Amino acid sequence: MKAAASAPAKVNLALHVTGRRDDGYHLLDSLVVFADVGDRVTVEPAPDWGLTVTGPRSAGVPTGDDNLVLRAARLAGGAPARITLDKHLPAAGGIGGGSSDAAATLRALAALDGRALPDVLPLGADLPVCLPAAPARMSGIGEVLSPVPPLPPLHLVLVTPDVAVPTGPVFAGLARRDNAPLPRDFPAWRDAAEMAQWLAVQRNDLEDPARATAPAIGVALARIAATEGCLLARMSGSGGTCFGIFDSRPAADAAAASLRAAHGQWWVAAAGLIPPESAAARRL
Ligand SMILES: C[C@](O)(CO)[C@H](O)COP(=O)(O)OP(=O)(O)OC[C@H]1O[C@@H](n2ccc(N)nc2=O)[C@H](O)[C@@H]1O
Ligand SMILES: Nc1ncnc2c1ncn2[C@@H]1O[C@H](COP(=O)(O)OP(=O)(O)OP(=O)(O)O)[C@@H](O)[C@H]1O
Repeated sequence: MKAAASAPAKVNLALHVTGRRDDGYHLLDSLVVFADVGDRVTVEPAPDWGLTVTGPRSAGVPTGDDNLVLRAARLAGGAPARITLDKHLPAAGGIGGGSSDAAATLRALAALDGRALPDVLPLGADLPVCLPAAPARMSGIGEVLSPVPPLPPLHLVLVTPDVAVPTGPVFAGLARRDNAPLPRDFPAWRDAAEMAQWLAVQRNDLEDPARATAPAIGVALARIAATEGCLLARMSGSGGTCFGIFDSRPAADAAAASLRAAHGQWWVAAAGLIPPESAAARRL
């Protein structure tokens, strides 16, 4: 018997850094959504834990105990399993690859034999939001999740320029750590254009330090913004993945095709959002 779960790309539509705790971790206020592109995790019972990494983005991804998939599985406990991770998302890209994989592993193991999903695991600030993989307002250092109004249909183009951007140094490069939070109440956005307008006055506070370490991010943002129909271009997480918002799938597909043609070395994907209520969609 096998069970599988998808590990969708996490996208920080806005990410405000509002403070820093005594232990050095930063306080965040972020609007997080999940795109319908991602990795896939399959589990099957086995005498010992094991991991195989496959797929177009498997190069360089750890295959041993330092992979978050194995760390999450061991910490969750229960009978061992053979895990296959099919990697489609670029690692160290700001779209939560490792955290989303870890969360998908826990969902797949729960589907396999009914073991409980752990509430807290010391595996990174992005893991809590990746467990439900539903749109959320994320605060604290990532552990406080609150619901957001229903989202309008959004079409994204995700672009990772050919750079790996480690998260710690980007936080360390912040010029200010006491920035304003997101507005207290979120409106009920009626369509993609209205949402893009609202997001345009929010920020990703990590963009400046990320651009300083990886200038390709600035190039990607400019190229995305220049595509036809792009309503807004921003960076996700600590980068380097950037995204454009479009109001139709054909517009997103056309922008993705033109970016791919001009920048063969970039990872480019057109995507929608996964339906928030659809746990089943995450197992497809
Ligand atoms: C930037 C985000 O992607 C936004 O969703 C996440 O906050 C990062 O989450 P993550 O990749 O799971 O990050 P972690 O593995 O927990 O932390 C990596 C490093 O980033 C810094 N870090 C991370 C999260 C946070 N709230 N404050 C921080 O200062 C710390 O230096 C930490 O050592
Ligand atoms: N399953 C995994 N997939 C990708 N990288 C992993 C995985 N497990 C561990 N890693 C390690 O974690 C590092 C960060 O990868 P990850 O994709 O989680 O970063 P990220 O997308 O920047 O995360 P975030 O959006 O949470 O900041 C990689 O350089 C890699 O060595």
